Amino acid sequence: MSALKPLIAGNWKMVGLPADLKSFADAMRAWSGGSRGGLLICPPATLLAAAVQAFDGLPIAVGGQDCHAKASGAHTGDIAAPMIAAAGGTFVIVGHSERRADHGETDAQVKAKAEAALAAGLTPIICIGESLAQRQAGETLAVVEASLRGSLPSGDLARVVVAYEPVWAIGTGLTANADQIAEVHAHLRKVLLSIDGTGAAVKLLYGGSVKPGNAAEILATPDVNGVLVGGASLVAADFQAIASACPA
Ligand SMILES: O=C(CO)COP(=O)(O)O
Repeated sequence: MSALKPLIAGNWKMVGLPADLKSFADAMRAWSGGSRGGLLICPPATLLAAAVQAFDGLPIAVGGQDCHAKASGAHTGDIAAPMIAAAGGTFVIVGHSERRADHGETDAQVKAKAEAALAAGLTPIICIGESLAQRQAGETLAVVEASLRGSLPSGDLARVVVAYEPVWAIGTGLTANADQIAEVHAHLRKVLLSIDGTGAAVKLLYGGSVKPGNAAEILATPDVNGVLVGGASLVAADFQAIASACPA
């Protein structure tokens, strides 16, 4: 673990109704434990403002799961970064592999979204990761490096978070092992430092089947500055267990 304060982020994806938010928030309020990391929940957009209210007084930030590259306009169904900020969000995930796969998002579009997020005062969490075929072909480092370079906003990186999420480990129960994570994160850190001195400030999260049972090992892996949790972040007890696993 580096000196960067870890971030424990939950991505609820397209899951969650108001009653789910309420029981999650109640459980977080009743939690007697704590975390050495910062906590973040990215609920569906319909719950964004409600989550800000529900977590009032708790050390839990709220973020969006995507934003448009433009600040406003005729884009039915999309959400702009200033809207997330106005709802009380402070982060936004961009370039998640599910959006890259389902909506054909390119690195250039992800970069534009990250820049829109920064312009709105949000911290973008830029997701990158290789497919199983790319890993098996030995292309992992080249793929994630190219995606990182193509997706990073230009300028100061101090307010950027990057999430390495191997596509084959998302929602599958398969987790990259500590050596695989350490190899990719070390490479990403080297690339970030080569781009700009502010690259040292970029938090590198790991995502992909993070659970209470593997969180401590993942969070203790060199160059891992936090986790981006999908399924397990929907269960307050699991999210708490993962948050508690943050090393000193
Ligand atoms: O995609 C993810 C987080 O953004 C990971 O999802 P799972 O933790 O459900 O594998």
